[in-house]
Amino acid sequence: MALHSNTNPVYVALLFILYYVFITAGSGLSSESSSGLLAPYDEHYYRGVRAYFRDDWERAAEFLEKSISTRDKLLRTRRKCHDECLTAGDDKISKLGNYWIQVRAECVRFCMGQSFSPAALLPVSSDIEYEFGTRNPYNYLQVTYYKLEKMAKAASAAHTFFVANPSHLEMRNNLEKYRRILGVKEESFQDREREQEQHWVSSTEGNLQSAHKCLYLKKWKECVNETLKQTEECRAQCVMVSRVIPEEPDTVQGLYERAADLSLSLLSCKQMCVTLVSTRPGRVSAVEDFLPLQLEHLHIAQFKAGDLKGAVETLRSLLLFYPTDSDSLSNLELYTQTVEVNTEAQETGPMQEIAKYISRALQEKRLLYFGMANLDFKFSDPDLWTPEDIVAASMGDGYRGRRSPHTPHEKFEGLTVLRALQLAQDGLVNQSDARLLHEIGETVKVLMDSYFRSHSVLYFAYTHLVCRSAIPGHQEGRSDLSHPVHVDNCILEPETRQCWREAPAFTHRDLSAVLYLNDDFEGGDFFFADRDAKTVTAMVKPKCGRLVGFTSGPVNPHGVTAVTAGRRCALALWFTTEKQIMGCGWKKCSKRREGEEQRQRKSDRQAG
Ligand SMILES: O=C(O)CCC(=O)C(=O)O
Ligand SMILES: [Fe+2]
Repeated sequence: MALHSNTNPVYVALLFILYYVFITAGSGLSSESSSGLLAPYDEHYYRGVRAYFRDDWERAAEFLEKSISTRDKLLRTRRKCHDECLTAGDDKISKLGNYWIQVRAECVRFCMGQSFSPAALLPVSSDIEYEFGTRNPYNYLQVTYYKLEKMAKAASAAHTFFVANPSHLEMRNNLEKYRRILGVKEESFQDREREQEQHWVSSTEGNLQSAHKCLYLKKWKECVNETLKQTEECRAQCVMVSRVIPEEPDTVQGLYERAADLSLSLLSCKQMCVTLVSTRPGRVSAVEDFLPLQLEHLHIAQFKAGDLKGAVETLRSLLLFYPTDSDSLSNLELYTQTVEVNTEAQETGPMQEIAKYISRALQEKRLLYFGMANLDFKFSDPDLWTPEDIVAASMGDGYRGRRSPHTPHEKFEGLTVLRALQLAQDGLVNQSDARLLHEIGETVKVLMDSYFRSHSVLYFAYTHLVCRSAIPGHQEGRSDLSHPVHVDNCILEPETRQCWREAPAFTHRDLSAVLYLNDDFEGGDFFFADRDAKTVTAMVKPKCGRLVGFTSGPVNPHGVTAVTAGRRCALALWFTTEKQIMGCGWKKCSKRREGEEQRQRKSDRQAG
């Protein structure tokens, strides 16, 4: 309806008035029930429409709103009664065939009768159903509120109507007017029926978010859940709807016939729900294969995000619809195989053991904090880790054990988080383990940031998982260290007690952290030392979940004693406040930092 027209010839509405006059005259219905029970919502609607055509805007608004809220209450009460009566008639199932259905209907009717008048429990006409289905009450309401100069309410009603009638040009123009000419705020354009169409919203967003895997996954899950919820809601409404008025009231039906009638109408009502839920508001035809389509999207999203178990589950649901679909069947085979390969790798490979350590560390999160409170953090301010190590760790498969770069008596295995994520992408490492590694890193970063209160933003400089294993038969008379005393961001020269901030040291590192993942090995203690690299100042015994954090500079020389038996695994992390370090390689960045490093060297010499 146009905003300024005075004649609003809507034929449906006229029909209502005639019908209303007929009905109220014939049945003596009254909207004000003396018993406090709610009147039929269609009755409010007729009154509202009648007031509308009399230009009685106050009353039109009052009754139209009442019709909407009473219908809403009716739907909610039906749902509540449906739930309350779920077990009613159970005892009759085996004895009397379909009789239970009547018992249940009686229960619902009684429950509904507590809030609604008997007339309100009668089914409404298909015209009224159509009116509310197309959201026409909001069309009346927007004009009504406009006339009452309640522009925000008018805008909301207009928008609600427009959502279900997107090709309604007149309403599009009205909305423009509300926006531009009448200056109504954006928040006012609210869809008052949004709750009913959540699955549509999710479905559209699911499409839009395909670029972002996690969100993508979340949205399709939401979307499927919402569709199932809406279908259930719709079916719950069937209990009373199924109680049709007999076409031939004189027919005296037997118990079984009545039960059979009820059960058939209940079933056909429930079956209609699939179509109703797949029909976009305001559209006539349903989207074909609505739920199967969502399941299709969901299993692909789950597969891409590494949730193979979820993908298999979803695909099995999809196969319930099309059990012989060849694409789904071959996808299922692929997913199941991948799950098996992953499980095998998990059961036999070293990754599985490491994953075990990590999840223990995470489960025992308490210990992480406990470790912190227990002086495992040392304040103050080096890695003699050569660039080749980094390259080897990040270029290799991460788990090809080789000799330690520090000692011939130990085997060394390393994996960067980035590499783990890449391997997971290729299906060589369990996705959830790789993600866990990444998540732990994030947790440690938060802890470090809050503990050291860095004034500038902290970035990851490098993170890797390192396992050092004693090589059996090579341990006799060992006097070397698993990791010699070093400083993480400069080259320590114990003889002169100098620390050179120059290549190949990682001069950009500001904070260091080591998260221990196990303690079932011998040796391998972490220790802080003096700049002479001899005098030990503090010792830390690795323990699953214990975190040691310290500033990466020359005040914190440290090392690791020899691992003489077993395998010692830890996640080492370095953080930087230099943003530009992110995304540029060692060579590129070293040039950029040269000037600053020379200055730093000079000042270190002076300090030394
Ligand atoms: O594993 C440890 O305890 C320390 C390792 C370390 O200091 C390093 O990698 O720079
Ligand atoms: Fe170190």
